[in-house]
Amino acid sequence: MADSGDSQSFPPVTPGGSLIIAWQLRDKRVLLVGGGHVASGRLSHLLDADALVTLIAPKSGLHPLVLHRVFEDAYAKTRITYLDRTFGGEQDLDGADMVLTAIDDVELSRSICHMARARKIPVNVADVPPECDFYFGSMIRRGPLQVMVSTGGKGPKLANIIRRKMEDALPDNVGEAIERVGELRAELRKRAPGVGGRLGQKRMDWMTKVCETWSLGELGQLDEAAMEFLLDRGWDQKARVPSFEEVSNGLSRPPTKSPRLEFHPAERFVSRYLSPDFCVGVGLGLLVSLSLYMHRSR
Ligand SMILES: C[C@@]1(CC(=O)O)c2cc3[nH]c(cc4nc(cc5[nH]c(cc(n2)[C@H]1CCC(=O)O)[C@@](C)(CC(=O)O)[C@@H]5CCC(=O)O)C(CC(=O)O)=C4CCC(=O)O)c(CCC(=O)O)c3CC(=O)O
Ligand SMILES: NC(=O)C1=CN([C@@H]2O[C@H](COP(=O)(O)OP(=O)(O)OC[C@H]3O[C@@H](n4cnc5c(N)ncnc54)[C@H](O)[C@@H]3O)[C@@H](O)[C@H]2O)C=CC1
Repeated sequence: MADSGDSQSFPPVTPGGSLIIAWQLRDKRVLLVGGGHVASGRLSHLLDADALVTLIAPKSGLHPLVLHRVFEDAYAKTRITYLDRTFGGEQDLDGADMVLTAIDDVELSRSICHMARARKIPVNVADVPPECDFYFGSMIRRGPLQVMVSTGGKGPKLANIIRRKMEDALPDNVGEAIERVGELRAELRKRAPGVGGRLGQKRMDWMTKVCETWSLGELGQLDEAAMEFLLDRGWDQKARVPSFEEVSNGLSRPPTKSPRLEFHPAERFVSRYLSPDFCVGVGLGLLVSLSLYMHRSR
């Protein structure tokens, strides 16, 4: 049994997982072979990560979204080099930092995988897990927030279902809140520059307290004036954290960067129980009960 931790005080190691990391692909060259349904998802993820994509697939087999990105989308066009042909051999891997295949030809996929591994280029083959150095997962994207659900290859459809449940549970403005906190951290760094040491610890303690004191909804509303107030009255004085109310009173108005979208318990109830899925479910349930009732009472 793999239990390398000290059972007295430390949790055991849990082997068999993947290393989930946020791979920085900006301006890296990624070769994508195939242009169908699976490739369209891969392409979206790559463009979201600012990669430079070389796409090899015959035009006749391109998914509508891929067609759009390659020929119409003004931004995507600048990031994609499209080659209207089938895979041409090992030289297609020249200059690639990552290789993805999403073709309906397992033998060719396998051989592309071996070429990539011989060159130590990380590779993903959509339909052959043993030929993958990394797996894709089901993704949530809300501005700077990215969440990936992975089941370690055991249940891709379950990853999709779990991801959708998690999406429903996230407050609408979570991306805004993260954006604003990023701005506040940058402002704080301007006022208190330097790396590490006691100042670094103080900065981290203060930011931690801001994040714990303000709700996500409140953080999402942080506008420039509110940030200035927080830093003037909080950081610059006693490194204390003024509350949302204190900042609102100080500005004689609540911060107004974005509408307040975070769910309150009552709104959460409404959004959950009046959601289309729930209504369809309840509607169908009622219909079935009604028809059973009518059947039995005949
Ligand atoms: C190992 C992995 C390698 C990789 O692709 O990176 C892999 C492998 C395989 N998938 C297969 C089938 C399906 N895959 C999906 C969907 C997704 N598959 C994704 C990832 C992964 N799929 C990686 C592991 C992910 C994890 O750890 O959970 C997602 C999450 C991300 C993405 O692809 O972008 C995306 C959902 C995205 C979203 O909705 O957000 C569906 C459902 C659908 O299409 O609607 C089905 C049909 C139903 C089913 O089989 O469950 C088969 C064929 C099996 C066979 O022949 O029977 C294999 C090969 C095999 O398992 O041998
Ligand atoms: N996430 C996952 O891991 C999933 C994997 N799959 C598997 O992924 C593979 C691709 O699935 P789809 O995108 O749905 O297939 P698809 O049939 O929609 O697309 C295949 C694409 O590959 C291109 N292609 C075929 N041979 C090629 C070659 N020699 N060179 C360049 N391009 C070539 C076709 O023109 C087409 O664009 C299938 O084998 C499927 O079983 C399917 C569902 C989910």
